[in-house]
Amino acid sequence: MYVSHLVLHDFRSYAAADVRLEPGVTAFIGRNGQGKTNLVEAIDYLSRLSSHRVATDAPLVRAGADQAVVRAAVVKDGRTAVLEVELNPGRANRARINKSPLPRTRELVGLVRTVVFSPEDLTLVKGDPSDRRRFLDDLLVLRTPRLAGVRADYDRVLRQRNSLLKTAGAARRGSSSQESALATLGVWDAHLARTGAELLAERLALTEALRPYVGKAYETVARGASRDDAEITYRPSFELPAGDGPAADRTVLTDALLAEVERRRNDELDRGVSLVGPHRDDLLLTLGHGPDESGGARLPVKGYASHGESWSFALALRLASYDLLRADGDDPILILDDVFAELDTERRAQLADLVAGAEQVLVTAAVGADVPQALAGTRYVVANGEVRRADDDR
Ligand SMILES: Nc1ncnc2c1ncn2[C@@H]1O[C@H](COP(=O)(O)OP(=O)(O)OP(=O)(O)O)[C@@H](O)[C@H]1O
Repeated sequence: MYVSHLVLHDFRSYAAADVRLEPGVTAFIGRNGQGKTNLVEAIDYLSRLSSHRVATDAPLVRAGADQAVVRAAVVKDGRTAVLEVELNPGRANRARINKSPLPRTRELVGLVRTVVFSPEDLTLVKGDPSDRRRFLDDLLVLRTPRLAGVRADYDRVLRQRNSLLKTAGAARRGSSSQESALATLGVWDAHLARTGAELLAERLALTEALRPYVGKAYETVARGASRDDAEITYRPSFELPAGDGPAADRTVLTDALLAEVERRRNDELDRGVSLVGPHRDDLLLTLGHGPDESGGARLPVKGYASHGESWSFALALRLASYDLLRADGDDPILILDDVFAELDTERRAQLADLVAGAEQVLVTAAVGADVPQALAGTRYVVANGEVRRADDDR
């Protein structure tokens, strides 16, 4: 798939932008702060209805404006659809396909698929478990858009349950207000177990599906590495029932989650938060260096890996996502946002070779010479809020 036309109104620094795009590689070159990332961020936003840079929509709307619009013509298998989203911070966003309003904005998710590489990716490796959970959940939703609903339901259940736990924990033991809060809590336990088990089962299956691609991708981006070096393992917040493979049975998981919630009841009341469920899980990233160097031991990447190894792992996670989506029969749009400046020449060339065959690759860079020769495609110069096609400016 590829975007053939991008139109922005009051998005980030752009009062208006209108850019025609082609399949293949397009690089946006310009000095810092000129609006290169803002362009690719708009396409990424259409794909997931969230940005890789900020958690809320408000910063995406141009300062002083109260609404932003992102519109893109997306070509897939020769057919074009025009997707549009209107961002209204503080009010409901709206989405349209070919000018027809969608009942729910969420229905737009997954119609255009992107995989974004950016300097922020290092947080996948060095950041908190929440960064890795978001990575898994974003990929889940891209592959199966219906799961956006499950994710939203789980977040809602968690918020309600946490507020009840606070109320019940603060009430006098045995008082009628505690009794009533505990009775309501039972209902939310069941919701948490059901939606939590669904999310958990999906994440377990995704981790299994992704694992071989991560090993292969790491071997390709890290000098001298082998396919078995990089591994990902899903780390749940409680012990899973024995024998649970990737296609874990939802009923068994629901029962196990419910039993664990009941077992931890007192802890939860003391702390006033939900301590069990997929919101407490992590994706463990480990590296082995072969039996010669470490006696076959595997070490977590966080806290142990070198800067170069951490970068390679982060790149491998993104490349693996791309390969998995491709194996699903889709060719997502690849966005390489400011990554080349972070990489040494050899790794730049490797990454460029790996992605050069994608149907559409969008690259941003401050310096044209940082973009490897293998990605010599169409170039745009971005300066003073204008995007203009250029001859090779290196
Ligand atoms: N909501 C907004 N309203 C107005 N301007 C904004 C808004 N959000 C970001 N900007 C401006 O957009 C510019 C950043 O654009 P962008 O991140 O696309 O830069 P870039 O060209 O990718 O730069 P770099 O090479 O440094 O990454 C900054 O000058 C910032 O002040």
